[in-house]
This record gives sequence, C-alpha cells and structure tokens, in this order.
Amino acid sequence: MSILEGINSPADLRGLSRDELRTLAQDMRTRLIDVCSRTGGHIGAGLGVVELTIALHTVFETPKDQLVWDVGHQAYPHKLLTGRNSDMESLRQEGGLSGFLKRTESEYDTFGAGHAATAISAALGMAAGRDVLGEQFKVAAIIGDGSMGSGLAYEGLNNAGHSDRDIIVVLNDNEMSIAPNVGAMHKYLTSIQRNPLYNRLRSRIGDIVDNAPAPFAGVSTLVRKWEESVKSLLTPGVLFEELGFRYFGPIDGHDLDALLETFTAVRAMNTPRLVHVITKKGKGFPAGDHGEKWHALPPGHDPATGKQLAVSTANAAYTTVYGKGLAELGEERKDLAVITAAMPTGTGTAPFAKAFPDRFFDVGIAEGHGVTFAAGLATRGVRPIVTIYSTFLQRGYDNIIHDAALQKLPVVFAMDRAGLVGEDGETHMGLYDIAYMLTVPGMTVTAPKNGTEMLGLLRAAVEHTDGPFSLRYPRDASPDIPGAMSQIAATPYATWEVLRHGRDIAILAVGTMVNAALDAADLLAADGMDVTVVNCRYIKPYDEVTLNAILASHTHVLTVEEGTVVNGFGAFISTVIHRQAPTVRTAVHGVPDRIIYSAPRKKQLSSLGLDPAGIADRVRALHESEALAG
Ligand SMILES: Cc1ncc(C[n+]2csc(CCOP(=O)(O)OP(=O)(O)O)c2C)c(N)n1
Ligand SMILES: CC(=O)[C@@H](O)[C@H](O)COP(=O)(O)O
Ligand SMILES: [Mg+2]
Repeated sequence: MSILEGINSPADLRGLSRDELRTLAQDMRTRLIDVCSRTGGHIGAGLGVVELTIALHTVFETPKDQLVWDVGHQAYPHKLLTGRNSDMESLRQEGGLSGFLKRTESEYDTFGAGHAATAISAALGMAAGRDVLGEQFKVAAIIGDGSMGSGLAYEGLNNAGHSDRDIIVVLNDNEMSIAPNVGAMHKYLTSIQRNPLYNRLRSRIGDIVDNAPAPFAGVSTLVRKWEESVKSLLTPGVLFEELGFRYFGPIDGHDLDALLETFTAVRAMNTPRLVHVITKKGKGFPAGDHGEKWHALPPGHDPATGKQLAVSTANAAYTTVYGKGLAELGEERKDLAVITAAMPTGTGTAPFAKAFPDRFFDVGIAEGHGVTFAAGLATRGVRPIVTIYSTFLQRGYDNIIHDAALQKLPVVFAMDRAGLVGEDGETHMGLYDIAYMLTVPGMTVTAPKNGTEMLGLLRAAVEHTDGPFSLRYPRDASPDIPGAMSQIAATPYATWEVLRHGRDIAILAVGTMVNAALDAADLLAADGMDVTVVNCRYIKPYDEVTLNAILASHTHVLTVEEGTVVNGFGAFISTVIHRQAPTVRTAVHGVPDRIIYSAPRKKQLSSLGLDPAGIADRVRALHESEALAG
C-alpha cells in the first residue's frame, strides 16, 4: 500500500516523518498524472502545489482551521488528502467530484470557488465571523500570483491589513497565470524572488530580537524600529508590509522542511501575515514542466506528450474561427485593438497578439478594469474589442453600463464560452449574458448561428459606431467552415433571417439553437407539422419587420435560446408579442432558472431539451396546449 492510500484525512499526515511526507508527495504526483490522463482537468496548477498542500494540511488543524483556496483549479492535491482519493476517477464527470471547490462536496472545502481572486475576501469574512462569535481557529487564503493581479485581491488585502485580524495569506507564485503572468505586480513579485539578501538579513534580525535575554528585552522596540527602516530599504515585500501584513518569503514551495517550519511559526502568530511561496507549475509532469501547456488537459491524453489520444474530426472551434477572423480584421483596420483578461489562448486572441502586439492588451485577471480601459481607448477613436468568456465578463458588469453604455462608447464585447460549458460546471456557465446584456441601454446584443455569421457580426460590430455591441458564441465547434474574413460581409444590422417557411407555428431561435431548430422542424415535418424557423441573430434591436410578418401569419411562437429563461431573449420578445399580437400563443424555451452542474456539453444540451428532439417536444406541447384550451 502506498503512503497516499493510507491517508484518509489530514490527521493521518500529522504522524508521518519528513521522509514519509516526501514519499507521499511523489505518490500524489503519480496519482494525479495517472487519473487526470483519463478525466482531464487542471493538472498543471495542482502538480505545482503538492508540497504546499501537504505542509498546510500538516501544520494547520484542518478542518477546524479554514484553508481557503482561490479558484480551486489547484485543489486536486487537497482533494487527495481530504478523503477523496478513491473518488478521483469521477473528477469533472457528471455527478462526480467538482474540478473546483464546493462546500457541499467536503467539509474541507471551506468556500466554493471557480472564479479568481475571491479567497482573501472570503477568508477575511471567515476571520471576522470567528471573532464576532468568539471562536478560536486559524484562517489561511491561498492565492496564485495571477489572481493576485486582480482588483478584488487588493480590496481584500486592503481591508484585511487594516483590520489587524488573525489571517494568513499564502501567495503561490509560479510566475504564471494561465499564460505567463503579466503586469507590474508580477514584476514586483519577480524582483522579490531575485532578492534573497533581505530575507537572510531579516531572519537574522528576527533571531536577535526574539532571543534577546531579559535585561536587553527593552531594546527590542528599538531594534524593531530599526528592522522597519532596514526592511523598507531592502525588502521588496514592503508593499505587503505597508498594507499591514508581516511578509515571509520567498520560500521554496517544493522544500517541505522550509514550508513546515515557516507555517508552524506563522500559524502561531495572530496578526495579518503573508507567506510568499515560489512553486513550479506543472512540476513533475512527464512531458516536462511547461506551465501554460499543462494548465488544463483534455480527458484521454497521453502524459508522455500531453496530447489527446482520440483524433478529433470536428470542425474548428468557434474560438479558433474567431481568432483567425480577428487577426485578419486587424490587418484590414489599423484602428482595432483587442483586450483580453489573462486568457490569450483560451479566447483565441493569441494570433492577433502576435501580429499586432501594440494593439493587443492583456490586462491580467482584471475583467472590470479591462472593460473600462477599453472604454478609455474608445474615447480616443480606437475600436476596442473586449474578448472575455461570458462567465468572467460578469465581473465587469458595472463597467459595461457605467463606462461604456452610458457614454455610448462603441466598445465591442466578444463573449466566448457563452451557453453551457460542460465539465467546468456551474461556476463557469455562460448562461446569463443574454439577460445581462439585454438590460444595458443602447447595447446591441447578438448571437450567430455558425462561424461565418459570427465573423459577419464581428464585422458589423466594428462598423457600428452608435454605442456598445455584444456578440456571444459557444464552447463548441463551428457547424460550418468559414472562408477568409475579407470575403465575409457585415451581417445587416437588426435583421433576422427566415430559414424555413411554414404555417401556424414559428420557432424564433437564437445562436446555437438555430440549427437545432431546423433539425427539430424536420422531425416535426414527419408528424405533419409545417414549422417556420427564424434565425434571430440580432436579439436587440430585433427585426421588427420580420417579427410583424411572423405574427401576422402564425398562431404560435416558440422562442429557443441557450441561456437562462429569466429575462432572456424569450422573455424580452414575448413581451413584445403580447403587446402587439395578444392572440398569438407563445412559449419560452431555454435554460431553466436553476444551477446547471458539470456534464459533457452535449449531455447538458439534451437533458435540458436544447437539442432537436427537445425542441420538437416543446413545439408539440405548445400546439397541444392550444388544442386542449380550444
Ligand atoms: C475572474 C476569473 N477570470 C479568469 C479566470 C480564468 N483563470 C483560471 S485560473 C487562471 C490563472 C490563475 O493564475 P494563478 O492565480 O497564478 O494560479 P495558477 O494557475 O498559476 O496556479 C485564470 C486566468 C477565472 N477563473 N476567473
Ligand atoms: C480554471 C479556469 O477558470 C480556466 O482554466 C477555465 O477552466 C478554462 O476553460 P476552458 O477550458 O473552456 O478554456
Ligand atoms: Mg500562478
């Protein structure tokens, strides 16, 4: 039996020798590499924090002490040590372990996560809660260097440092976000790593002060003052110190002895403190420790190469089509700029970045800032295209309204991963953007039926000068193979497209649901129902002429969208229909108002009835309800 197999909870760690802990680290890496080769997932971040996780769970009295992991993508080692080793094959599978953190999954998951930079705020809330109730335990937030570039992290640090509470922040610095990290904070942290002089000096001073014999104890205040001034001269960690944290580090995050000793000392203190740990993302991955490539891997990959074993026959992903079209558009128009928030590869914007580095801005994990920055660019006549996943753009919502829309600035929002995202689960669902964009005054809201139309809408977006314009597309392959951007015309503004002319019943479909609705119409034709299908690519403003024609010639309308039904396209357009044609019966089909968990995207679509069979069923139900009522 391996040491890992003998660990049922962190309590089992606390009786192990240092050598046994080191062997455990090897066991954990072997297990993670093996299991993730089948399940896929965020392997790189976890491999980098194996020793850190062992040290934290050994020193801290978990689960009473609260460890708050940021994002949660690095928490696979934490899952291995907290009673979930035998369930790891179910990682990211339907009904299985989450790829992130969930309070319902384990008492050791103290705070749900998935989005970056929440840990410090949550940990401070827990520390304050503890103090309000007069309880005794320790709270430690573990946050990466990429997430530390986020504004939310500073709000938490600012509040925590001022509070003087017993709280620990562990900064896991691997010099990587998903891509290599960016920004001034990154430079600052790197400079700390490269300045060991201060750290040696400071620990010497600390030793002298702490061990001063009784008659000299009075000098300690003086020495501490001197320590402060030396520190401010020498320590790059002074930023954290000035924010009210005692800074410890940098510490080699793969040196178990150093970690255990530091955390033991730090745990015993009771004011805000920050431990800066240096780790290597992807450490021990057989194909080499390439941080970015191994950030996340698909299920069924070969650990020797990191490559997916099954060869995909699908068309190019929307992301790839978008990225290629964007770079081509950048060639045509020198006034375009692209903004992304730490995800140049994920958003497909890397080709644009390579071709036009001066017009590409990776702002780090700072979506709100990215939106306002883009609005600033727009005031100067630059046409900004903010390319961010639907779920992460939620972070920039106030900025969309306050900084772009109210000033009628022509900022383009390209929202990737709109709709159901599959295995990342509930934290990453892009289900809310239609609803949130519809409420923004002056916002053009669109969704294409395929890759070619996405590029047509992108062209329309950059040609639109009257306010912001949004475009959503899914985590999926494009149904078609688009040609060059130069051959693709702008999709005419505020127009719909009637793709199939039927009688009585019309399906008003949005984005990914257009092709599904056409297939549903084929199924219904077999039942003798002749259904109209409309591609409602402009959600707002909608095509009044086409809508009026549909209302004049149909008795039933079903709306279909891959987004929440609450305040989405269906809710919006059925209000118009009720006003204009009260006798037309309408039904709204989309994602119900509940949390949607991890499963393959295809399965999510079918289980929600957002596939041809499900849409056909909804049409039949709408028709039958009329028959019953009649
Ligand atoms: C608000 C938000 N934006 C973007 C992401 C996507 N994302 C997940 S992990 C990650 C990088 C995080 O870097 P870091 O905190 O340094 O952790 P590491 O992966 O290096 O361990 C990003 C950008 C996210 N989860 N949340
Ligand atoms: C942890 C995180 O938030 C990202 O890594 C996210 O999982 C990426 O999603 P995609 O795999 O859809 O790019
Ligand atoms: Mg990092």
